[in-house]
This record gives sequence, C-alpha cells and structure tokens, in this order.
Amino acid sequence: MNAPAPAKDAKKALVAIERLSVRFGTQTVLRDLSLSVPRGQTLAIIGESGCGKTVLLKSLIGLIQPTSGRVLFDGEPLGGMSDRQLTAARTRYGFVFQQAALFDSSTIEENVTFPVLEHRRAKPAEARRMAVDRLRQVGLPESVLTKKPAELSGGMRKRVGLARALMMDPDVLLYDEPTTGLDPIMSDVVNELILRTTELGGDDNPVTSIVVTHDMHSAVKVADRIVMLYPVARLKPDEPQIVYDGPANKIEKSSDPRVTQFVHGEARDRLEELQIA
Ligand SMILES: Nc1ncnc2c1ncn2[C@@H]1O[C@H](COP(=O)(O)OP(=O)(O)OP(=O)(O)O)[C@@H](O)[C@H]1O
Repeated sequence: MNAPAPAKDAKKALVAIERLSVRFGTQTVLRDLSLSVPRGQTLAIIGESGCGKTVLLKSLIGLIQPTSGRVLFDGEPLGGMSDRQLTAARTRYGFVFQQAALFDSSTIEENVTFPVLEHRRAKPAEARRMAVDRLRQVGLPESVLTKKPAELSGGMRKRVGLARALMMDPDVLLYDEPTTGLDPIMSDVVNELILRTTELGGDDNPVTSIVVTHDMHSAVKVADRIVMLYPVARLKPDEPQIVYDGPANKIEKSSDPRVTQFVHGEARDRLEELQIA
C-alpha cells in the first residue's frame, strides 16, 4: 500500500482528514488541513464567510472530492470505498442544513420518514412511530405531521430538520449554521437540542457532532472544541489555515489577533479593504 501513514490519532478518530486540500480552478479553498474528531466530541468550525467551512463539511461525506489528501470515516479512507460502501458510510451521518432543506410540497411526515423508508425499507407504520418519537425529542407535537414546511416557523423547520437527521440514529451529526436566522431564544433552544442530542447514544455510543457556525455564543455553548479556519487568500504561503484549535472556553484568551478580531466581531482593517467610507 502506498497510502500515506495515518495521522497519529487517526485510529481513534471517528472522522479524520489528512493533509486535505481542495481547489476550484485557480482558487485554493482548503490547504493542507489535518484534523481528527474523536467519537463523542462536539467540534465547532468557525471562520469568516468564504473561508471554506461548508466545503470542509461536504468533503467529510464525499460530496466534494479532495484535490489532495484524504478523508477517513472510522479509520477507512472514503477514497478507497466502493459506491455501496460510501452510501453505507453516509447513512451513519445525519445532516442539519442551513435552511432545514425540507421538501416544500411534502408533509412533515413525508419529510421526516423519508430516510428510513428509503434506506431502511421501514414499514410506514413503524416509520410514523419513529417520526413521532423524534419530533417529540425536539419538542414538536404529533400534530405537525400533516403540515407542510411553509406552515411552520423557521425555528420549527430547523427542529424538523434535526428530527429527520435523527431518524437513522446517526453516529455523526453535521450541522451547517444551525442557529442562523433564529431569534436569541430559539437559537438557545437549538443549542440545547444540540447538547442533548450528543447524549442520545449514552456512554457506549455517544453522538459525534460537527457544527459549522458564525455564532460565537452558540460555538462556545455547544462545543468541546473549536477550530477556526482562515481564508487561504489571506495567508502567507507557509502559514497554517487553522488559526485556532483548542477548548471552546479558551478561545477568548487566544493571543492571535486574527482570532480575537473574529471572536469580538471587529471589522478593523476590513473596512478599508472593502472601501467603506
Ligand atoms: N462547488 C464549488 N465550485 C466552485 N467554488 C466553490 C464551490 N463550493 C464552494 N466554492 C467556493 O469556495 C469558497 C468557500 O465556500 P464555503 O461555502 O465553504 O464558505 P463558508 O466558509 O462556508 O462561507 P459562509 O460562512 O458564507 O457560508 C467560496 O469562495 C466559494 O465560492
């Protein structure tokens, strides 16, 4: 085998990337990133708009192919998997998308039961029972089953998205901007749900969560660990793209001005760059 040697702790990691780079044409979005996420950890990925957070999330499940480097799930490189193995690996992930990504013309029941009808060939009555159970977990009543997404508030739609992600009892939950567009109270409800969801599998099979967010309050509240990415275009050639990788509650104390600027939401030099008078 000519595959590169796994990172030191990649064996224990449920999700890992090794020297991952992603380029689109001449634009390098991810550069030489290595990261491993142990089972049960909640990792928040932060960084300014366009730094590559969503590209990283999509790379983890093989929706975007690495230009170089590799992605591993449970120690197995995605690049070496057959289509069938890749599909099987993806069923161990749950996704909670930015806009909830529900089918507008389908009912909530159809939306939530879809994964188990499609991938598990569950019987409709069993799928419905599971849907009611998962909706209750996110604080929604059975009566929402017959509604269409447009009849629900943004916060309810996000919770339906989480209920759908939970249907397959995932090992890993990926959240893309889970609190964007929500008021502070509903944001905190979603934060609490993320925290509770991580405990679902118990000590034996804790859920691993990766949360992409702009919301510093949410990142610090839900995550054990925060990784901050910096846009490649703003880096010198030898600078690492990860500018913070450490405990969530220590990020405020970082001595890197790029990190404190983001944490405190200060425009500083960006105003001049954007030529805002
Ligand atoms: N499929 C693609 N083809 C070409 N360029 C892409 C593709 N996907 C993303 N990009 C580019 O990669 C860069 C990073 O995008 P990405 O969506 O990962 O940013 P982000 O950090 O998630 O931003 P935001 O916080 O605004 O959602 C952007 O410049 C984007 O235009």
